[in-house]
Amino acid sequence: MWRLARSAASNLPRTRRFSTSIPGPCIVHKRGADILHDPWFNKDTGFPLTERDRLGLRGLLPPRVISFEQQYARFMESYRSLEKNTQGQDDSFVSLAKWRILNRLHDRNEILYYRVLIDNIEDFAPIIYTPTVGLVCQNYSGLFRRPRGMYFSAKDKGEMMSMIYNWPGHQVDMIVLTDGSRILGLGDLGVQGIGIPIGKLDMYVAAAGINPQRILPVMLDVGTNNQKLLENRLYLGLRQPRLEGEEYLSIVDEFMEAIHARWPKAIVQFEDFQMKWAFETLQRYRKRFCMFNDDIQGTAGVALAGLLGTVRAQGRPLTDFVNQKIVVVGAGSAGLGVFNMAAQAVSRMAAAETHPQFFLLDKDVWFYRYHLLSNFLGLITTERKVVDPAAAPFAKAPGEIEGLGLREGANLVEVVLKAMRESDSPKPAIFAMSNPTMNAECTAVDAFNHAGENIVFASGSPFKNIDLGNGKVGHVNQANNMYLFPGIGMGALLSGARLISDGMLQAASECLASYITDEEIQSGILYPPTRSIRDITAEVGAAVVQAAVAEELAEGRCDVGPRELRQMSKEETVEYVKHNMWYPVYSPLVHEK
Ligand SMILES: NC(=O)c1ccc[n+]([C@@H]2O[C@H](COP(=O)([O-])OP(=O)(O)OC[C@H]3O[C@@H](n4cnc5c(N)ncnc54)[C@H](O)[C@@H]3O)[C@@H](O)[C@H]2O)c1
Ligand SMILES: O=C(O)C[C@H](O)C(=O)O
Ligand SMILES: [Mg+2]
Repeated sequence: MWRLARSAASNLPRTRRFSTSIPGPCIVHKRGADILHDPWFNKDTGFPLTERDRLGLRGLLPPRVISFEQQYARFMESYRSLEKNTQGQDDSFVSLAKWRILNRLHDRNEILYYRVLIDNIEDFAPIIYTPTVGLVCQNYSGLFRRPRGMYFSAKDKGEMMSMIYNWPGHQVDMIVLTDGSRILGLGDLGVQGIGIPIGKLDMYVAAAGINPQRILPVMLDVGTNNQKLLENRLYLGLRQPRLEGEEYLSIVDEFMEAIHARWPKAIVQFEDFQMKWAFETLQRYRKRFCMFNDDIQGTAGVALAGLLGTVRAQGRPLTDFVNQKIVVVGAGSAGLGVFNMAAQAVSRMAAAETHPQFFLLDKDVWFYRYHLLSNFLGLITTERKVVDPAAAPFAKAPGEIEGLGLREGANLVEVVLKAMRESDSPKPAIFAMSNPTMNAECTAVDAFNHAGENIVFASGSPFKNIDLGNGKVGHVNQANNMYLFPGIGMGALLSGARLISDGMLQAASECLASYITDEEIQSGILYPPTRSIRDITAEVGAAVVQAAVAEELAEGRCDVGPRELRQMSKEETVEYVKHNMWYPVYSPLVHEK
């Protein structure tokens, strides 16, 4: 069996990371300057002389051939000198300058771009992904130089089935889709939200080794309710209010059908949709297509892994999770996703009558689907007149909270203090998960200063570790869904799953939770460092494959069918995932008409 799986893997594009053998050839249907202008094939000054002859490139480049390693070093030198020369300048200015230099490389030479990204993921993830990607989206219309990905707008209704064939790539494995309505914590950014699918897919390439020729970032432009953008003469999206109701859904339906018609096995990740559509589309499509909502499901898995890590950090058995009091601030996609997954974990661990001790707060509550009816502050109880159905299961009955001295609308400080009154927790946890940095609920320094040295702390955007004095370090974890979505997508892809089930998502979360050693947990570490993101993604991907197999959802991929997948041990599955990770190396180009 294993031989079968290995040979199947070797039929796929070259993926081995540390392979020392010569990379296989890559067929190119272009010649001359067209190759230099195609970032996928372009090697800049790296084309060997024989290749220059074969491809009609002689004379189109300076004569000296520069090796890949030299090109790499040259790029890193420019990047480091940019860092040096901008020291002390405004953070946003510096971050955008760094994003620009990386983006220019992305537009010119993809192999070199992805190699520097993979090798320097700790430095570059905050630039191409959160938090800088938020700034990029805010300024996108001004920053726009070249298109990337596809744009489907409300004006394309009825055309999508043919438009999808305008995409030049023959095969697409991974699609990240947004409608730009809730970009990080920055609100409705309309068409400018395209930066998010681009950043997420860069993380797919870096972490999961998805082949960048097979990714597709998509913006569904149904208008924007952001008045500033509508009035901005540079704004590149539709200048109209957002479509609502059935009109909106018909656009998303048409897009999903078009995708499915051309690439039936592509995985679709919904990203940064406002809550009403995040839940509605998830329910609508999750049984029909292989899709998931990252903000609801990916986030929940990462948060649950962190919460389970916290229980371990407290020196308690995992089953003590059912006794933990959890307060979520913000009854949105992320917060409700976390509670739903945490509630599932409680019901797996505890007796049927155990009631999770969850407290949900929000500053305002939407009437299901359309209108904001009124402003509420604080704790949500069953006394509240208007509660979104997705939040309703977590509304506290007055009887449950009387003993704690709480009431409808109690504010965060009251809830936290009262919930902690009877607690003997040696290590309370604070997860400030909102993005980007300026939207974080609190900074790491504030958390350690106000809540004490013993806390476990995590944030959605990266913060530096805190010097607590006396040689002690307050560890800052990055609780970001980047630790799961690449593995969920990769696992779904390699298993050829028909859909993405709760069981597959649970397996992903448990895998992440168990990745950290007891020693790390004791020093406040809940998540692996970003630099090991490929390793953790291979583990998560394998866990997802195995869960899909166990639930008989796996249909296999290429010549590795469900039978072969079923026969693989856990280690073999991890190895199989690793074998399928694309790794950037220059391949010899062979011209074919
Ligand atoms: N770290 C991660 O991996 C991760 C994942 C998903 C979302 N997020 C971040 O979490 C935040 C929320 O995402 P979401 O998808 O739930 O958004 P959402 O718009 O669906 O929900 C946000 C909710 O928070 C409420 N809210 C806002 N400010 C509040 C306040 N001061 N007090 C109480 N409630 C408040 C809003 O009324 C809304 O109901 C965003 O900043 C997003 O970027 C982080
Ligand atoms: O994009 C991120 O960094 C995480 C998350 O998906 C978010 O919406 O904030
Ligand atoms: Mg998101």
